[in-house]
Amino acid sequence: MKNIALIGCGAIGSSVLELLSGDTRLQVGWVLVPEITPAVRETAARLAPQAQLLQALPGDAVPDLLVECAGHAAIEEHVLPALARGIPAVIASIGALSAPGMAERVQAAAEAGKTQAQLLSGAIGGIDALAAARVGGLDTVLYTGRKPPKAWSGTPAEQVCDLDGLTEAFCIFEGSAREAAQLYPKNANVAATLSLAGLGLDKTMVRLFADPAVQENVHQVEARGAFGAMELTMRGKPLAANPKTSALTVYSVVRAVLNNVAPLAI
Ligand SMILES: NC(=O)C1=CN([C@@H]2O[C@H](COP(=O)(O)OP(=O)(O)OC[C@H]3O[C@@H](n4cnc5c(N)ncnc54)[C@H](O)[C@@H]3O)[C@@H](O)[C@H]2O)C=CC1
Ligand SMILES: O=C([O-])CC(=O)C(=O)O
Repeated sequence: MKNIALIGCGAIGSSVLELLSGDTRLQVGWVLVPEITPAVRETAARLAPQAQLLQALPGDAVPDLLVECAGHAAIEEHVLPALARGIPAVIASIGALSAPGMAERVQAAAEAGKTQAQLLSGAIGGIDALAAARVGGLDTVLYTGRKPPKAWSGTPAEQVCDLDGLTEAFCIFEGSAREAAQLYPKNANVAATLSLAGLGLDKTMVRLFADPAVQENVHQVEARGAFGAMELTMRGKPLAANPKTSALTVYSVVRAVLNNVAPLAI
């Protein structure tokens, strides 16, 4: 039985616990959160009663897999030390790798621990195709992210428009994936994921829209290169517990965990 450490128990983490509970091939042995709130206690008691609720992984704990679904800060705080200790990790907060030197630090920690960090596809599809296309050479990758105005609350979008008063789509950001991921850490992980799979953080162009006409989180990718061309549109249903996050992100985390315990992985 594989023993999992889950970092973060918010909209994604609690849904992941729900979907994994009852699977006899694994157990969640640790749930790591900055504050052990009554809500976290209740969720863990219901869905992972065996789990220890802690702020950090104890030095003598050796999970088979660390699952990050917490936010950018968790990479520095939990993922780097675990990788360096040889614990493999799957990462949802991929935008964290847009900080100067962070992608290299994740790689170095995994090398030091002789293990691997896996970047999840999260809310976007087509990462397999883009990463394969990169081998032949990519010319352009453009990502357009479109979410309802409320998904942009508490972000720098509030400084460039009146989110509540929008009557049509408003472009809140245009620039590189690196800038997008830094400015919108809870909304532009997809931009970072696409760029790490494809043309890199500085050459992948990003446009972000607050759009009162959409109910879903809409992700569009246009890529061209030696392989030909790719056009992709995802219309992700947002999670009720967090409108910034698409439900597919949860399923992507669960897929990665199950691939770790399945005799046939896909
Ligand atoms: N790759 C992708 O497509 C996507 C990635 N994400 C990433 O997943 C993260 C979590 O998303 P949600 O669950 O919707 O957010 P949420 O705000 O509902 O939950 C975050 C959870 O992580 C905990 N947390 C925060 N900082 C932490 C830290 N330093 N160490 C440990 N735990 C910490 C919080 O206490 C909370 O339990 C986002 O911040 C984003 O970085 C989110 C959506 C899509
Ligand atoms: O869940 C989504 O639709 C995408 C998202 O928040 C991100 O890219 O950070």
